[in-house]
Amino acid sequence: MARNIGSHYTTHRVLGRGSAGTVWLGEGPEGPVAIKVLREDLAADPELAERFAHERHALLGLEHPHIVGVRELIIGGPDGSDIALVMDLVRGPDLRTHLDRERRLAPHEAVAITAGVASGLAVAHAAGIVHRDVKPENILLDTAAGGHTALLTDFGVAKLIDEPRHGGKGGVVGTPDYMAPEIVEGLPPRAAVDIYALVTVLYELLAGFTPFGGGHPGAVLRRQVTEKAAELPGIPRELWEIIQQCLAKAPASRLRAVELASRLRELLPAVEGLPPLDIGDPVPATTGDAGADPAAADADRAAVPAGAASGTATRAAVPLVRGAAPDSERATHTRMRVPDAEELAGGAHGTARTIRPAGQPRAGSARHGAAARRKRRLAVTAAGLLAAGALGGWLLFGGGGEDPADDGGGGPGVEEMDESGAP
Ligand SMILES: Nc1ncnc2c1ncn2[C@@H]1O[C@H](COP(=O)(O)OP(=O)(O)OP(=O)(O)O)[C@@H](O)[C@H]1O
Repeated sequence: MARNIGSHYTTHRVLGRGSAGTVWLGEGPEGPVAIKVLREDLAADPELAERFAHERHALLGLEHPHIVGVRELIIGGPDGSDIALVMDLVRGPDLRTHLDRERRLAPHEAVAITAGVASGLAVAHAAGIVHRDVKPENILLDTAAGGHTALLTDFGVAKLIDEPRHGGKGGVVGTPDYMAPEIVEGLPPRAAVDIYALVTVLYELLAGFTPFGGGHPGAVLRRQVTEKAAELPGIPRELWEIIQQCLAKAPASRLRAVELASRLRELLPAVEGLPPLDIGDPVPATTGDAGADPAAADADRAAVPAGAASGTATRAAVPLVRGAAPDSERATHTRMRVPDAEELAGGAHGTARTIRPAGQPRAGSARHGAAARRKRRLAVTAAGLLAAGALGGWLLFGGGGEDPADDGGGGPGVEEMDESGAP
């Protein structure tokens, strides 16, 4: 049933649902739009409404061909409890859906998508805004003009919803597969976290799996800090060098968004016409617990490439948003408990993976159901991550240290939730 949002917009039908609310196809004075209406329980929170109002300028200010434009922020509504973002309507699937369909993308397409998103990030970073949740679900593909224009969406929304209340510093929220090591270590997320996440997406587009995914989220986080991405067989050298540089553990070693965009664009002619990489699915390494000991992991790396999602591992998917169950039809939201000692050490699920040679039969599907892949957000209490540090000695989370919200950007992003909000 059509519903009025603000005085100018009407919703018609649901386009999709996320953890924070529902996205509707709507109509406004300038034609069709997408309207993200926040969940009622969130919109009813006066503090949240205030934060959205405060960030109005940042939310509406980003304009770029590779960023989904937010045209209006509506706070109020007929019953006084709507928070809605009116966005440009993107006609096409999100990148997760596209990748699910294609399994792996040809290098040219993967590089072009990443270069586009990097150029959008460059503008956001120049404006002091860090996205902090770059992942395929937040990249929409506009197919209107026949091609695939990639647009980054959800700037700022997540951070506004999850900002710590009451000064709490209980844990981190994010999507483990794309989470930069410095976030795991409790450092304030700066622009380099977006580069790390975006290049993780690039790796995933080429490989069909992320470099450090698979198993329990605690194990994924540990790999982000300690392991090196496995080189993808057959990948053009220059492309691999860019990926390696942007997956550097030290944020300062990564390219900046503007550099990444131009390096990738320069590479486009060289990868034109190349087929998708001919690699098999990743399988768990027989070493099992190789990652539990950094020295052992180092030794193993020579023979067994680390990273990649296992065929049998499940990826925990945790809602970003505190409070009630997510407003989502997708069976993708799994609440996460704090990883126990063994999981954090990578034991129960193993850690290092190897990439199965093409053509070799696989034990299980490395392609998890769309539901399992869609949402891989993590909310871990500080206590849990500190336990990880104590256990492994190398996963340190400074939950009570610097304020991650102070990212120097002053703009939207994603992060901390207080303990009362931890799932
Ligand atoms: N501007 C848009 N134009 C067209 N469709 C959109 C637009 N924004 C979102 N959608 C659709 O709505 C779906 C839900 O979007 P939403 O941002 O709420 O969720 P999400 O990003 O998948 O999840 P979460 O917010 O929990 O990370 C998307 O998967 C997409 O299909």
